[in-house]
Amino acid sequence: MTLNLYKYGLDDYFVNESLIYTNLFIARVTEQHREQYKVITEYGELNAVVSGKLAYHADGKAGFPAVGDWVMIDRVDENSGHAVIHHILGRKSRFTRKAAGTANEEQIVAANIDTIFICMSLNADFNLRRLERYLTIAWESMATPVIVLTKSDLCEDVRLKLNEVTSVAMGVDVVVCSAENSDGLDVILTYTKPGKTIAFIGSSGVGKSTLINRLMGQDILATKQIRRDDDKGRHATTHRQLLLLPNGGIAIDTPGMRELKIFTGDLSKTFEDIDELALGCKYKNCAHSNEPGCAVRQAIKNGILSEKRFESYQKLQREMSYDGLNARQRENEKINRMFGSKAEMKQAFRQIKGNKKR
Ligand SMILES: Nc1nc2c(ncn2[C@@H]2O[C@H](COP(=O)(O)OP(=O)(O)OP(=O)(O)O)[C@@H](O)[C@H]2O)c(=O)[nH]1
Ligand SMILES: [Zn+2]
Repeated sequence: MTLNLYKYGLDDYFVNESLIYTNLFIARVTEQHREQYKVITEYGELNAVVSGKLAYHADGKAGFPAVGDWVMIDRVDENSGHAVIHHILGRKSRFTRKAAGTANEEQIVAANIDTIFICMSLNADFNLRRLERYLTIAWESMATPVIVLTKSDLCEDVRLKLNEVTSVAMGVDVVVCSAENSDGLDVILTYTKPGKTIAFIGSSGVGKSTLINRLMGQDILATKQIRRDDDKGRHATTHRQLLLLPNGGIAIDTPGMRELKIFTGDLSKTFEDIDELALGCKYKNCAHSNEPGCAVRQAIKNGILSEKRFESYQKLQREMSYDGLNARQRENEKINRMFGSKAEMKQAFRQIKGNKKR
């Protein structure tokens, strides 16, 4: 009996592209351990490695397969050794980060996701600024973000926390849940649909694997016991995994991230409120520092916009415009920030010289 890959998220978009590659088979990446992959094919799960050619031509880490990717492999027969991955099909969505320890290299956390569950615990992991960072990346991914607040059983003021979250989560659904007492699990299930992929992302120890185990109805993913007062925790998930949920739908677990640096992001959706306020500024190019008639500053003064949120916006903006550029561009960027433009810089230098002469 062959497997129905449509249950694993296959659709006409990928099938069409796969037709270019005759003599190869379509498969989806379900696991990754460094250079070793597991893929699901019509005939079951297989171990796989990437071809030398794919590795050679890969443009950085993002050129390698990630969990959730649809790929073309050379064999589906388990008995003839590792399958070889020759191509990655075009990604419909991707949650990415800046690879740790690199100047600016994209790393794919999960690919071809429909819904991204941004998981944050209601106790030790709770941090609105980090949430804004996750949202900024999620909005750029082409998947729909949903905020999942975990461990409600360990929180005494859920309503207060929920209010804080909704105040920074413009247009994003928020689900409160607990794997301990099953609160909110039914709501999470409403996002799962046959052939649709959900991915769980968030810091280590917030309960991603535990939640997926609950959705699976069995303990498939390893979770670690950690001290109740310290859910920063140790890493329990060591690799990514893609699982078929019993009632349809596909779930991807990702390893907890200690630090999430942005490779690309969309601030306009995450900070829609600030962009809207800025429309009221007197100057179109207002930097909201101390310009007269600044509507953003006024909103902060009036308590409509929190100063912390505005700082977070500026920080992410700087991170994106700096880290996303090479050194040469970065230099120009610095000049632009100081002088507005090169022409202004030259004028400024001329003025300094002139002043010295006097
Ligand atoms: N009280 C309580 N504990 C929970 C809940 N969900 C998870 N935990 C505990 O939190 C710890 C970490 O859970 P995991 O599911 O391993 O967390 P994770 O997000 O998958 O962690 P990484 O794999 O490291 O990214 C475990 O000890 C769980 O038992 C919950 O709803 N309530
Ligand atoms: Zn302004």
